[in-house]
Amino acid sequence: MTHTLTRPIPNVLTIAGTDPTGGAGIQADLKSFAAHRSYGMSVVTALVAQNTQGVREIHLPPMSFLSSQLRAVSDDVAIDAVKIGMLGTAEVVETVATWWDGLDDHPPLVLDPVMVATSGDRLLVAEAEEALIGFVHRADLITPNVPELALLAGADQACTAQELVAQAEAVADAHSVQVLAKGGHLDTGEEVTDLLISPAAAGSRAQTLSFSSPRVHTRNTHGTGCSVSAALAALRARGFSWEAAVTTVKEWMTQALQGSEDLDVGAGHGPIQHFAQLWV
Ligand SMILES: Nc1ncnc2c1ncn2[C@@H]1O[C@H](COP(=O)(O)OP(=O)(O)O)[C@@H](O)[C@H]1O
Ligand SMILES: Cc1ncc(COP(=O)(O)OP(=O)(O)O)c(N)n1
Repeated sequence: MTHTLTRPIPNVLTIAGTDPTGGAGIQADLKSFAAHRSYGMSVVTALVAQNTQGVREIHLPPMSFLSSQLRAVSDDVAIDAVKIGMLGTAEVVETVATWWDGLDDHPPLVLDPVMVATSGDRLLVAEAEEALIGFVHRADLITPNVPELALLAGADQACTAQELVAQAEAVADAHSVQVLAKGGHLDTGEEVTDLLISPAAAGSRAQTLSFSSPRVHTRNTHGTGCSVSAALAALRARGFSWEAAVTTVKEWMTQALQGSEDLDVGAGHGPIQHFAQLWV
């Protein structure tokens, strides 16, 4: 469904977990929304005690309260796009799915299928993987990294761009969804390449679009995936095509990674500088 924006500043909602150090999850999403000229709103799926070094503890709200948060937003505000991040458990997936399915109007939905943090800690319990896979068809765009795509495709992790394309095509076709396969985890030298793949239409393969940017040599990659998916939702709400949105977001991410050196946050994988372009 195409969505016509009637407001000068779109209302964009993130449904995700938290990061008290501000680099990932909801906190990153809200910064990302603001950096892309949109009004950010947030529903918390999980309170996560984490920092730049790892995840310590996860606390889930009662599901009735999660539903109440979701309805509080959709009963009152016209939502122009939604980004979904950490869902955590099958119960959370089902609660969000029930709310989504009950909406009269479905705005563009970007799903970041968050499974494991940069630190290696799990953010989705293993028993919830099937539930998350069952949710995918609701999204317009999904943004898996290499390990997440492998899990969705039921395959080993891709080592080459060709393997990444094959897995992304299989997932796009299986769920009728656009796939942005992020290549940050692939060893592709001085460039990082993401691939945008559409589901095959009428038996023929739609074009695969490739987006390359210079690799930024930094440890500060905490929250890159969260921030990219949120930025894409904001730009889509503003009427960008997926291709234009990915082009814009890749350029922004390069500057946000470069700008991260100006921040001094934590001893592990630090956050990106969401506002690098605005503060120069
Ligand atoms: N070192 C880097 N330099 C430039 N861009 C990067 C770098 N690492 C990741 N990116 C970009 O950041 C986004 C997140 O990528 P990736 O690391 O693959 O996913 P995730 O953060 O979910 O693990 C992608 O758009 C990717 O191209
Ligand atoms: C609450 C929450 N959601 C998502 C993440 C994942 O962030 P990160 O570990 O930095 O990985 P990418 O965003 O780069 O994929 C998180 N840590 N916390």
